[in-house]
Amino acid sequence: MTDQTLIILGATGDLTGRLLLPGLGALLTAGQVPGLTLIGAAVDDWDDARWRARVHDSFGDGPVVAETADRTRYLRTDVTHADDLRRLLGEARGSVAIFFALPPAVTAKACRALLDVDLPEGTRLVLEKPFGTGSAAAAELNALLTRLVPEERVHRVDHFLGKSTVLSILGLRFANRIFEPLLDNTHVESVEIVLDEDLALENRAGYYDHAGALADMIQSHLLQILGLLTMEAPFTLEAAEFRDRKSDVLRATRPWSDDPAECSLRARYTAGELGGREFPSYADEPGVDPDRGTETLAELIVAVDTWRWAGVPFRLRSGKALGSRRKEAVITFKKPPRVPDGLRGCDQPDRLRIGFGPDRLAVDININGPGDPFLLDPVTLAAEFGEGDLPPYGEVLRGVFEDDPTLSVRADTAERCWRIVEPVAEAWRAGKVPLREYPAGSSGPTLPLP
Ligand SMILES: O=P(O)(O)OC[C@H]1O[C@@H](O)[C@H](O)[C@@H](O)[C@@H]1O
Repeated sequence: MTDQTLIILGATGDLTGRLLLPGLGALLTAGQVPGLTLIGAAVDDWDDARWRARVHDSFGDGPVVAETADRTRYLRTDVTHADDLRRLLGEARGSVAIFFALPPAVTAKACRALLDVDLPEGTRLVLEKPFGTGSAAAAELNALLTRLVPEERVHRVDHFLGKSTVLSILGLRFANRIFEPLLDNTHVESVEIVLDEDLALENRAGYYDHAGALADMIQSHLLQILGLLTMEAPFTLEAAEFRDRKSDVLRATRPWSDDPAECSLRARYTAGELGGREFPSYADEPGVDPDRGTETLAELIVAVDTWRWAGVPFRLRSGKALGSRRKEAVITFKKPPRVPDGLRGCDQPDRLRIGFGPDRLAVDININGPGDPFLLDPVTLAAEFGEGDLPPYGEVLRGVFEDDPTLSVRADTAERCWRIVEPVAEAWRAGKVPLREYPAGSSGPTLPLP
């Protein structure tokens, strides 16, 4: 690999500290990017020493990471000014990647400023979700990006597409004979993709209060997982093929009903207790504008209008400050067509449950358990896929440094995912779906499946 430079715009922010630097540290420790030059940039009045301390803290111990952390520089930067960006690039060596760890509006301004800068050949641009604020803004940003670098060098990060999760789902489906033939509307009753968190706002009001659960989780992560679960088998895992197959099914995805009140739910948490801690109401969290009506829990039922999936409801759900953590896709199968008279007690449908981070698999079935041989018992067969060798941000960054866009969300797909949720977001803004409430620590409301 040639010399690499990673420039992080938004180096003092939460994302950089919480996810990006630890992911990078793991990648460096694995010896993947020897001699990396790391440059932190943000508008805050930090100096090299303060930035290096942050990098050291996130990287932990080890000679390889220490070498990068000792050399890294911090440059106070207005990312919307071409002169400042030019100065940053002057510090770079070899092949450059620019990571925009910034809110969407600032990212767009920074990209506009880059139009006046000569980017070194091979520069990669790495953008965080949410990508734009809607399909029109995403299309505008995409048009701007193609004026800067070719599409293959734009990495739209979705850390749920870390390699281990992607490969677990594709391996389960396409490297086995057992499940894939059953994954269609003949056998599947419904699918749920759920990301319930027991964390509340975590001091992220500045970002979250403008995003809400629909944009923060459903438009991005959950639709990507839906793409992996419903796509047809790719011929190879090369970026173009893999992304084409994912895009095919997302083009066929739409809200279940024309009436968003029937297929979507929005709610926000009120005060409550969670894990022995008292949580304030979302509306009273510092930095929140209660009148904005931001949802902390969103549910959307979608249809995937392909021959294979037509008629199967997919529930996408994510919420914060819920009583228990749940991060999984659950495929519920139709009941067997006929159970012989005399076999009793198999009311529970079969389920395939795929857990994310750590990736695991469970199959709920009915079998003859101990005791009465005519009485069926629900049993769970479970296995761990094991950890990926890198955390998701490490995997995503590896794709960037290796110039491999497989895990990146392609321009058309990012726009498409906005178009899927937009009718719902519009109905919410127009007050057509009430904002419900749930106490922090409860299980939150849910929609009945059609
Ligand atoms: O489950 P993980 O990997 O922590 O990801 C969940 C997080 O994903 C982020 O992308 C969202 O912005 C957060 O709100 C959310 O908490």
